[in-house]
Amino acid sequence: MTISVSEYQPAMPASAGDFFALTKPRVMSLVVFTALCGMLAAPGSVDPVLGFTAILAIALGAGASGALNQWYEAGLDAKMKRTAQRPLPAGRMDKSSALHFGVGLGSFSVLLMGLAVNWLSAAILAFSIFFYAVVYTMWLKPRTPQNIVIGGAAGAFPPLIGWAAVTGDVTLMPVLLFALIFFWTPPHFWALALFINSDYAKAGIPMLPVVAGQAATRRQIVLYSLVMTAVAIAPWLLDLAGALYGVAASALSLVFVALAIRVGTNRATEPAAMRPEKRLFAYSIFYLFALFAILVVDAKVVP
Ligand code: HEM
Ligand SMILES: CC(C)=CCC/C(C)=C/CC/C(C)=C/COP(=O)(O)OP(=O)(O)O
Repeated sequence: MTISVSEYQPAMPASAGDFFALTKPRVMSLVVFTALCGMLAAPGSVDPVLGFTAILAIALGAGASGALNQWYEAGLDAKMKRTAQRPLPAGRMDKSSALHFGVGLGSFSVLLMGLAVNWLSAAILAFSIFFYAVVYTMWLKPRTPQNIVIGGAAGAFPPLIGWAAVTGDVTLMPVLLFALIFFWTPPHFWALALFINSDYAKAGIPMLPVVAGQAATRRQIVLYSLVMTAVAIAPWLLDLAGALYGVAASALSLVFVALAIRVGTNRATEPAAMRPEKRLFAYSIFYLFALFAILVVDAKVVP
């Protein structure tokens, strides 16, 4: 007899480490970093207590959305090698604990943001959690290969939330930071999806390489990288950021496009021969860390 994830009751209560793993800490570290940079790049000085509270609320909210994602996808995660060892599919936690943790933490994060910071940033935080947990995870991901293009918007909100937390409004610059992550997400994810294609195919998830094929995915990666580059240098061209940012954004994006073109021209079908794809995925993470760090240096350190 097989027992489904929803019926399974672990013998031992889940550990603190399992709850931490439920928040997808490695991915969310970059999410929180972009929020922090969005906040620090905003005009004016940041009150340390307010700034810390806002970042804490974003980190808790992002973690909650990761927990809700894993609660909903427990059965799916059990089918993929990359995710099978997560607390729910591995049987170290029951589904209801994950759901309570996600809903509790998410509600707390939004209330904290609203009561201690402002309700505009609280509303955008609540919308981001909803967008990742419901719109992306429950609705788009199992239905369309455009899932990460539209759903990726959830991960693009954090710098905008950071900006709104300290200024109380949203101007063109945070919208450009949103757009930068929005166009960055497809190359980030599809590079990875190319070399773990079989996992998604096995789980029945319609990711682009599974549905449209590898050649179409490679073309899309190049296309989105070019649009991302235009958005990355836009703050400089529009005089919203200085020359240090402009030069760094151009150089970092040039390398991104070069790596994307190598992916675009690669004809490998076996994961072992997909070195350009692995390099682009790794570089995409470095790119976003570096670009956002330089944005802050340019805004706050350069005279
Ligand atoms: C819909 C949008 C996105 C999808 C589908 C996606 C998908 C993935 C997947 C499948 C991984 C593999 C590793 C893992 O499971 O931990 C990964 C890694 C990663 N992603 Fe994304 N991602 C998205 C958006 C983002 C965003 C917005 C950020 C940050 C701003 C981000 C940052 C990272 C980082 C830092 C890693 C490396 C984690 C590690 O070292 O384990 N991702 N992403
Ligand atoms: C402030 C706030 C709420 C931020 C949310 C940030 C956000 C949307 C991050 C998404 C990144 C992520 C873990 C994607 C994984 O996709 P997946 O869930 O398809 O990957 P999986 O197969 O590893 O579960």
